[in-house]
Amino acid sequence: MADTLPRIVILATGGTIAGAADPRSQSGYNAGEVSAESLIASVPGIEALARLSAEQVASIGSQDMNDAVWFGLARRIDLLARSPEVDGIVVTHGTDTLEETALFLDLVVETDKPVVLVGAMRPSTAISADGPLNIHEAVQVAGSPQARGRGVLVVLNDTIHGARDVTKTSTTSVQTFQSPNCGPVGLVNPNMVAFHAPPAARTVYPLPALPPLPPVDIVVAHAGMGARQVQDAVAAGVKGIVLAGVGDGNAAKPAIDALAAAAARGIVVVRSSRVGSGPVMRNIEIDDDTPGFVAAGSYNPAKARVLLQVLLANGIDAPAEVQAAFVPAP
Ligand SMILES: NC(=O)C[C@H](N)C(=O)O
Repeated sequence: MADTLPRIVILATGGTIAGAADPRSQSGYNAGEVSAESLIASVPGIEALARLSAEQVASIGSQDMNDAVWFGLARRIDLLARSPEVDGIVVTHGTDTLEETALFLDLVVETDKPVVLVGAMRPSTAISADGPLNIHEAVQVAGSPQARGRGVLVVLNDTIHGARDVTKTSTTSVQTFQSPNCGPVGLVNPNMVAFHAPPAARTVYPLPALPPLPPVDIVVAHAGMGARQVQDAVAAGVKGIVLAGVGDGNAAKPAIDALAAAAARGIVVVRSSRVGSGPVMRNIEIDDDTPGFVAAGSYNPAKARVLLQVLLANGIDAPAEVQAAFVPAP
């Protein structure tokens, strides 16, 4: 029996899923304190699902996730995925930036083998910790032949999401991960894995030789916005600016004028939205053609930043080319 089980490697990075608190208290905890081995040991019955091995890649809250850890993870996953001894990979991760790591890995790791990111909203010592079930379900998905060829997936709370669409929507709820523009790609519970969406088309870019990725700032629009945030980003030497715009990727005239001036200097400007769902398309409320802006499509600001960084790192900086990567021609 054990010989027929999928061989899954768990790469642990920290986060609340590995958080621990004083057992007498249910509030306040330290992220990333529990080792990968202890995480696995906390999941009853997991040995019946897969042959598991674990590696501790980092022990950080995902608010501290950074390019160095991303590059290390991408290289390790690439190597593991090439091994005939490995059928799937699970990455345990904090939830705060999980969607960014998922997209980064989806953009740079070329493999048909399942790569599944998983987190938890409650630390391992909480009443009704959600980590053990989420790990169980992530291992089920990583070991499922149906999960092959789907890029990087995210599993939490019985749902399977695609890396490009998933986002954290609640600060505290266990059902925080949603794909607001298309819904989850599948469902999982301890007895089944089921996908209802076809695999998404994806483009994989070469992983640059070394971190860091090119600097890209996110500028958040609001009522009464001026030009200062954009001017500060330009003065800091960014190569790209993502506007987390109001509504359909909009902003007050002084900010739009400053973004046009930035674009004229060769800084790539991508318009996304702070709204949380719905696409931002070209030339609706804003004239994108004249200043050479890029519309983010359905990439939220945090994800638009990651995609733009990966494009810039690969020398893709002409607005038309960047636009085609954000919203591929139908
Ligand atoms: N639920 C969590 O994992 C939150 C934590 N701050 C993290 O992202 O690491």
